[in-house]
Amino acid sequence: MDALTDKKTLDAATASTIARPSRQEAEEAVRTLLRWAGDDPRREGLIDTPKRVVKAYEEWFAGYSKDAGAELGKVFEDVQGYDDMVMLTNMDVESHCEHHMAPILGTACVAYLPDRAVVGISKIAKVVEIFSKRLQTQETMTAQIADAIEEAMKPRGVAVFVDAKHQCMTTRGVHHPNVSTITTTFTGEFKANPELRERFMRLCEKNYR
Ligand SMILES: Nc1nc2c(ncn2[C@@H]2O[C@H](COP(=O)(O)OP(=O)(O)OP(=O)(O)O)[C@@H](O)[C@H]2O)c(=O)[nH]1
Ligand SMILES: [Zn+2]
Repeated sequence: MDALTDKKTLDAATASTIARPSRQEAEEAVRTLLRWAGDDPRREGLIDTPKRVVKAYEEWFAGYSKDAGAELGKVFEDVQGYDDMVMLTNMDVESHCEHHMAPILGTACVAYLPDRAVVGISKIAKVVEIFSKRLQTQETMTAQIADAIEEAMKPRGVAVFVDAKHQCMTTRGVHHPNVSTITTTFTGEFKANPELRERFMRLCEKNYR
């Protein structure tokens, strides 16, 4: 079982067997962490913090309740035979690492080579968002984005590039404030054709940030 399949199996198992705590329980957990940080959750400035944190979690982890395949379900075939690369550069990635729950902030570029049909371009950005708004490793997120497009659209190839900073590395631990992590996944023609891959990388590097 490869890492991606393993992760998917775990996600499915998690969803069906682990009961979600109540909002009140989640807020209580935040109060515990506030005490662990050394503060007093009863003081005025922190009274509403558990509520705010739980609300923020709903935003940061909204990807668990969304289905990337469903977003990619609607395709357009009337594209006058257009068959070259469709590429979105400079998409923001806002995720959290699964090891420390610290922010991962960066940029993603995604391209695919359509096989007859194309998808609404906003749907590609939504797929990036769905997988980034979860607890992630950068490698898993990159592979999941490619896999979702591959499975839903059966294109001739998919390319995904992510360049991100992990705050677990920049603000704690090894404290390397400038280090970026780059991950890529290539499938189909992108994997087989180095020229195509280089074209993708060139356009990606030229356009991002
Ligand atoms: N491969 C990979 N590693 C990650 C990612 N995000 C964070 N990590 C790393 O996960 C590792 C967790 O290491 P551990 O030794 O279990 O935890 P730790 O003691 O907090 O490690 P340090 O971060 O080195 O202080 C660290 O090396 C992190 O840099 C990611 O997206 N991909
Ligand atoms: Zn981390």
